[in-house]
Amino acid sequence: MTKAYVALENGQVVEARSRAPGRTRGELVFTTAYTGYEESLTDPSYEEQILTFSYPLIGNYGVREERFESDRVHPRGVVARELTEDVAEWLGREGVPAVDELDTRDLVTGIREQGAMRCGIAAGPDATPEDAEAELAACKGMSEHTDIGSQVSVTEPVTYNAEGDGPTVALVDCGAKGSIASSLVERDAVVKQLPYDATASDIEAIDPDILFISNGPGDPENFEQAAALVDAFVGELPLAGICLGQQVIANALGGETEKMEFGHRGVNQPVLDFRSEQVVMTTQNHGYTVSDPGKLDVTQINVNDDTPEGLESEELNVITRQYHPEANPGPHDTLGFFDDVLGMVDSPPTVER
Ligand SMILES: NC(=O)CC[C@H](N)C(=O)O
Repeated sequence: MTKAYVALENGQVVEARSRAPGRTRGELVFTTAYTGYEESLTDPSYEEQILTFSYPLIGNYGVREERFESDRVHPRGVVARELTEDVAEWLGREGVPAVDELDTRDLVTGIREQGAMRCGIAAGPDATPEDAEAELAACKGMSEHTDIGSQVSVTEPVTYNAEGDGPTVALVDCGAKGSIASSLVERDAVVKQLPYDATASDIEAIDPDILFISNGPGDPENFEQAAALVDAFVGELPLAGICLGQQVIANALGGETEKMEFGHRGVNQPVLDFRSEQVVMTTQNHGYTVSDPGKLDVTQINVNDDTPEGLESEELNVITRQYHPEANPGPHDTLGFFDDVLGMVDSPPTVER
């Protein structure tokens, strides 16, 4: 067995088996999702993180590109109780270090008690605990990745469904999952995906009907360019956002965000909608949350910890979600969000409780 070592910010160094060799570092987080590993591993919001799967066996239905959410693996490293050969080979080809045969229950309990922590990994024939510790020592906190948008965004505008009959959506790509554009295209929208640092004149040049801020990695406060777009267009264009998009929009409209203890990552996070009084199951992947919604109304909350899951404003024509309505992975309960977003072109959302 080829050894691997995982060094944690709390001083622990855990021995494991190397399944894809290399040295790596990042913020150690966990997901409770039991399916959807291809979608999660290609979700750009995991950039600069090390993803631990709490479900014990990962990879039992292979690896298929049609399920990818982007063109590469984004976590810097992968940890599981057991990875199948398929997944281990894929991560090896992608150059993403992966380890298994360690007690992931213990790791996850540690993260739940002590919070998401910085971590260093060394895997492969020559790996030593000191190598893992050296990686840990060089690991930055998430908020210190101040230009993380440049690592995950398109660099040139891309148009999907140019001939569509629906509204034109300017999708600001802060690290967008592919399913966001495809969910809009399925509803016949024209989607113009723009770099994370697009300017107000870039938006004016495409004359969109809706401004949409995508999901993305890291601290929302580091996405100043997207916040400036919200500031420039609020009241002029309907605004929509998913995950980091919700956080950026709230920050720009007088609100605040803060880092959570260990975040929400999984495919069964319960969300209560105040209007329907119903609870839906949602897919989530975030480590920050909106602590003050500013000018927006909270229309949905997480049943586990009451954090805001949906923000809206009838007056400003804004609708955002903290979870991932596009699913992939996870339940399809909330796909109607995309109908609501496109409907904003004709009338603002109704937010009274
Ligand atoms: N999926 C996302 O967009 C994540 C948003 C942000 N990076 C967070 O961790 O909270």
